[in-house]
Amino acid sequence: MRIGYVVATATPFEFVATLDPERPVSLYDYVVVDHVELDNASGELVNVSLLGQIVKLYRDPYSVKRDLPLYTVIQEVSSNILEVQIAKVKVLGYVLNGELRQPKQPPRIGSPVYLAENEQIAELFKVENGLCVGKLASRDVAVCLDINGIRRHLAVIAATGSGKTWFSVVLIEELLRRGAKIVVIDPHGEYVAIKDSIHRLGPFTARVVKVSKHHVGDLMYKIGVLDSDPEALANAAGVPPGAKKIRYAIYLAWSYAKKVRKATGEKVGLAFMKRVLYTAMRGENALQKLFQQYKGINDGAHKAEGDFPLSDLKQLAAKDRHAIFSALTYLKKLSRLGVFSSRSTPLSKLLGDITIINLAGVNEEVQDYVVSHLVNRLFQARVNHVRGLKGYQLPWPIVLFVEEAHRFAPPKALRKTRSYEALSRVASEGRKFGAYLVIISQRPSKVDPDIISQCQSQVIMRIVNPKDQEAVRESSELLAQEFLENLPGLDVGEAVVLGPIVKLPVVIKVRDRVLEYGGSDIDLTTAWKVDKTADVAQMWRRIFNSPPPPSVMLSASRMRLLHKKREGNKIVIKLLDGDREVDVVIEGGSPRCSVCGVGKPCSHVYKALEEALEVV
Ligand SMILES: Nc1ncnc2c1ncn2[C@@H]1O[C@H](COP(=O)(O)OP(=O)(O)OP(=O)(O)O)[C@@H](O)[C@H]1O
Repeated sequence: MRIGYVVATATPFEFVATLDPERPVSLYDYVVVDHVELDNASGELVNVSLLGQIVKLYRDPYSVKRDLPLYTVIQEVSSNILEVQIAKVKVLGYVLNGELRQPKQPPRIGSPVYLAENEQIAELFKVENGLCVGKLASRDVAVCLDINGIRRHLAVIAATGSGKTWFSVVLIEELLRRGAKIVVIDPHGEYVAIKDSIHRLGPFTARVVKVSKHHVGDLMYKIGVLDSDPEALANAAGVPPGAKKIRYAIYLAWSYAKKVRKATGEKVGLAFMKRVLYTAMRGENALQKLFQQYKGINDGAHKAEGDFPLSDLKQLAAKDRHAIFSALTYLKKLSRLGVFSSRSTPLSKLLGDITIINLAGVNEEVQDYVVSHLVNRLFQARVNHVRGLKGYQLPWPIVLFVEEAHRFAPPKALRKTRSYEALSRVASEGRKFGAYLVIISQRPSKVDPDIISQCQSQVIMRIVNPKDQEAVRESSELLAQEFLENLPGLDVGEAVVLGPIVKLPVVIKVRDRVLEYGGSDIDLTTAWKVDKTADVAQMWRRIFNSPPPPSVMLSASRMRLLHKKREGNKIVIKLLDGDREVDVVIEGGSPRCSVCGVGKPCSHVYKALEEALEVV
């Protein structure tokens, strides 16, 4: 369909078109222009369709340039006013023999401009085995990303609430379907709900690893205290940087524990370090007794490196029991966290198809510590595999999603973190060893520019903060000014995608997701609905003689009612559990579930009881 004409061209890469003012078109929509190019292979002129994208769109009153007419004048002539609709079009290229080529000639002035057919656009974005994350924002044409583009890392950037996590979950779904192995660094436990919904996607294993005893997880992440350095331990415990004596006491206890482990092979950890400090508190004699127990080590140490740490500990105990007492308090705090142990959790135990590291419940220092420890181990395991080195080998490439990346990789000048070092190593060398980053942040200006610019592909959603826009502009050479200007105008769930994961920069609408995540917007009508839990629990008890298990209630909360009705003394309820329809019939106080059977205490029955309350 013809919508306008080319009226000005400056280069082969863009032109200005005047469009039919009666016909509304959308920003980012695709157009074609008939064009003639020289085919270098055959040396002949060929007729091609030049594809372009509308990147700027505005309307003007005809021939009234800067001196805009007064309101009253416009009011009089408004129905007769001549209006022009102008579009700036970025030329994307033309497809010849299945290849996208760039024109060497600008299109001719006066050439008709047509709206591109969906098939022409689909041809442009065709990717074999792509990651189908959405559609074009302007058309019903699927957009799939090139899986190999992930090898150059990816940044997902957007203002809060614009759909970053939603997009990341969709990307996780697509990657899992292609067999990828994924680790998610999750500071708020938002991705934990993926585990309960993973069955909707297929037979994948999801593991949730927690760092706080009080939070959700299948197992705890443990760090061997003696595998890390004492300064870092003190930081994780929250010892102030200037508290030199306390840090020294921790250092002495750590050094002694390390010697004992080396010499005896005993599993010593935080408990042993605490024992050393307790003993020091009790005085020199007590310390002497402890040292006697490990006499061999002391002798060896004496010969090799003076009587450290024996005499140093003794001296500290004599002069500054207060520092030892404080060090002990900090170590107790560390043991309460439960993260530190005599041995680090083996990677083989941690990893599933997707592993979610739930960092909720611990302070930023501990989060930083855990992330750097884990990322370094994952990276080393890939290096071991690729180089055939000793140590644990990770046989498959991994994709590491880092939510709230500004916490872990802030600009060096702003704040120093341990995880920065680990992440920047993956950013610069991960490509060679099959460790790829997906950096997610709402504050790109607060993420180290070196790390962001290593992410050659970017998914940029709505951004309003000018500083963040500037950071995005600096980190992306590919982001055209027009896209940058339009970022605040993107709707929730829309994104500009650029870099090696797409053939051309494109604006997409992210598709619906299958997996659940926490932290999405709360539906207030549901949240503030009258709570029926107590009534349902009572009915459940009456039927099954026990209270409803929390896991059943949780699964039920994710189901949707399709339909419910009363038929005589029966209540018939149809539910949607993921993509499966389930019928539950409640008759004479006894439930029958089409999936789980008769009288089974399943989550479908729980949901049906909830719904039945309103039918009764
Ligand atoms: N593609 C989409 N389709 C439909 N709704 C969406 C889409 N993306 C986001 N939303 C809506 O926007 C809300 C916020 O999205 P999301 O949780 O991904 O935000 P976010 O950018 O991760 O925010 P935060 O930085 O606060 O974590 C979602 O709860 C959902 O209602």
